[in-house]
Amino acid sequence: MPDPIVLCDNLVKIYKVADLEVVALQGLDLEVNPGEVISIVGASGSGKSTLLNILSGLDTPSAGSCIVDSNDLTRLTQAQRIVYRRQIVGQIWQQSGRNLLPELHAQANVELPQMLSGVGSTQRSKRAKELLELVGLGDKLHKKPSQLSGGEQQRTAIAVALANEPKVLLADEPTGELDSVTAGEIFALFRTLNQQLGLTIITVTHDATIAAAADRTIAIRDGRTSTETVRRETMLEKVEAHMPTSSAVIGLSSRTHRESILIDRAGRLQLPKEAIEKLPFKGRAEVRIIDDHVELWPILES
Ligand SMILES: Nc1ncnc2c1ncn2[C@@H]1O[C@H](COP(=O)(O)OP(=O)(O)OP(=O)(O)O)[C@@H](O)[C@H]1O
Repeated sequence: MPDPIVLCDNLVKIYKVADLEVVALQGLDLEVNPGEVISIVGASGSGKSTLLNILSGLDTPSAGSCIVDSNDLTRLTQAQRIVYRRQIVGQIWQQSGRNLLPELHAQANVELPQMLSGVGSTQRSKRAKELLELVGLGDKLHKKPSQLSGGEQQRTAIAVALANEPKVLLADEPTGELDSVTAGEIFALFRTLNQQLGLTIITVTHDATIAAAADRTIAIRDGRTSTETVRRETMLEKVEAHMPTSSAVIGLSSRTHRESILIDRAGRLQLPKEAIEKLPFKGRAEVRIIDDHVELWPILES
């Protein structure tokens, strides 16, 4: 297995609002390998955006560790954080207004992050044109965001996010404002970029179709990783090789679609809601360790 490009261990994020503390992440573990396409799902308020904001370097963890491409996000200085945000990660948001400057045309939008990184004008113009070609907008270089459709704006946003050749693309609901056909096209573009550039992609989504198109879907519940669904043969083989120590199989619907729950480094696990609803007991359970697996049993009254 390659070294993970993202490794979060027992990640905690607490927001302080006046006298209140909001625990947005409470001991989240996450491991992403280079070149994976990951979707993150979960109910509103479960901590998805908080996780993405930490991975993007916008926010800092309150406790735990989070390492992205050898950058320890708990220890970056302000100057290192700026370089990290410019060069290691690219980010796109649901609202195109947050991705693009309205007064600049598409090419200028893609040139801007390169300019901030000190890339010379000839090189940045060449790269901007290449990127816009790659995302299918080679004929819209001089259109301003208001002259582009929603899907074209998100394509431009992807080109902007890739301007400084990041290792990881982070997308928060990138298709949330698009119709389902356009959303599918954007995800197909993610897949092309993943294959052509070897880009690692982590996207938060509420769209089940988009989530299911990723190699792996990670569900977050109450600020912790709860279940993951792995698709694709090659990914499954890697996960299976890793499985005895990292996860327990709870369901197998087909060879290329396996759902597992995650056991964190402290040994905690979250059972999926459906499993809890089906359990004939609540609160306490007996744990039986049997050769290569663990069983949960009701505690019988003697
Ligand atoms: N800047 C902040 N200040 C205070 N609380 C915050 C802040 N950002 C997030 N939270 C709280 O942290 C928790 C997790 O929020 P987060 O936005 O990460 O959830 P989410 O899963 O992305 O939700 P949604 O799907 O609705 O976007 C919520 O209770 C939210 O209110």
